[in-house]
Amino acid sequence: MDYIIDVKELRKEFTSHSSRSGLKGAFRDLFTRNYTIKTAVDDISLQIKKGEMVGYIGENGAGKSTTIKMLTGILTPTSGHVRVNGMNPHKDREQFVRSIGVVFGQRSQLWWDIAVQESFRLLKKVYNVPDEFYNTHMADVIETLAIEPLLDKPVRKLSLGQRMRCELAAALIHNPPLLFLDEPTIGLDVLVKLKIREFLKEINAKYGTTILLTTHDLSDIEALCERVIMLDEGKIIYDGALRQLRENWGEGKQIQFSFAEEATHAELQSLTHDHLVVWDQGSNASNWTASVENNEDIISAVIGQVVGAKKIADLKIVEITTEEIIRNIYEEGAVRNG
Ligand SMILES: Nc1ncnc2c1ncn2[C@@H]1O[C@H](COP(=O)(O)OP(=O)(O)OP(=O)(O)O)[C@@H](O)[C@H]1O
Repeated sequence: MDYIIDVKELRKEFTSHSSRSGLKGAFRDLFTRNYTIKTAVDDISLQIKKGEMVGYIGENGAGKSTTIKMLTGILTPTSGHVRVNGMNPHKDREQFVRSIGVVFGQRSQLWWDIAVQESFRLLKKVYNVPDEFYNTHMADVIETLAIEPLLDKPVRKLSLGQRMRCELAAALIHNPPLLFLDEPTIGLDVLVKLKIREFLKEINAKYGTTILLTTHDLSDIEALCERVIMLDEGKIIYDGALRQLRENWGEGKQIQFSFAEEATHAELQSLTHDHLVVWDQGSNASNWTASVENNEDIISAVIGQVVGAKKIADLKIVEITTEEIIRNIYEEGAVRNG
C-alpha cells in the first residue's frame, strides 16, 4: 500500500540550556551546561492514504505543530522515519515544497502590500504553473471562494476571513496533492467557516486532495474528517473514526437543573439512587448536571424523581457534545488506537 504520509517512530526532542544563577553559576556554565530535554513528539507512527481528510487534534502543547513542521520539512526529526509524497521532506526540499500546500492560520504567504492577484501571479511563477492550467483552475478556485472582488486589493486591507480565503487559494495554485491546514478557520465568522469547509470538500472530491487539518474547532472535524488522530503529550492516544469515538464515548444525555434553592450531592444522589446518574455541580449549589444513559425512560424517571422533591427554576436536556467526549478521553486516558 502506498501512503501519501508514512511516519514511523517519529520523534522530536528540544534541548534547552538553562543558565545557573549568580557569578559562580555563570562560571560553572562556562565548563558544563545544564540541559533540559523536552520530548515534543514521542515516537509516533501514522499512515495516511491519498484522498483522506484527517483531523489532527490535541490540547495546547500536545505536539501538533511540531509534527506538522516535521512533515513539511521545516524541522528535522530527532529520530524516526518520514516519507511524504514519496519524499523525505527535509532532504528533497525543492521538489518537496512543490508537492504540498500549507496554510498556517496565523502566518501569511501573501505579500502584505501588493494586490492579492499579484501575489497569486508571483506564486504561479515560483511553482512554474502552466498558463492554461492556472487560468481554468484558478477561475474555479476564485469563484468557489468568492474572492473575485478582493483580487485587486492589497492584503493588508483585507479582513481576517477575506485573507484566509485568499491564503487557501494561494496554497492551491499548483494544485498540490497534499494540503496541510493549521487552524484554518480560527477567528472566522460562521458563514466564512462554512464556505471554507465546502471548498475543502469540493477540492477533495474533484482532485482527491489529501488534507491534514489541525484545529481546536471540532465542528471543522465533524464537517470534514472521517478520521481523527488525537495526540496527548507527544503520543497518539486515538486514531480512528470520529463515529467510533462518538459511539464509544458519546452515548449519553445531560439534564441540567437550575433549582430554586441549593441542593447537595448526597441529596440528589439519594433521590435518583435507582438509576445510574452522575451528578456534577455547576456554577453554584443551585445548578446541577445529571449525566445519564441515552434512554428516554431513564431520563423521564430521573426528571420525575427530582421534580417531585425539589423546586425547579429551569431544566434543559442536552446531548453530550464531541468536546465533552474528547474531555472524557483526556480525563480517563483510556483509548488506545481504536
Ligand atoms: N522550538 C522549541 N523549543 C523548545 N520547546 C518547544 C519548541 N517548539 C515546541 N516546543 C515544546 O514542545 C511541545 C509541543 O509543542 P507544539 O507547538 O508542537 O504543540 P501544539 O500541539 O501544536 O500546541 P498548540 O495547539 O498550542 O499550537 C510544547 O511543550 C512546546 O513548549
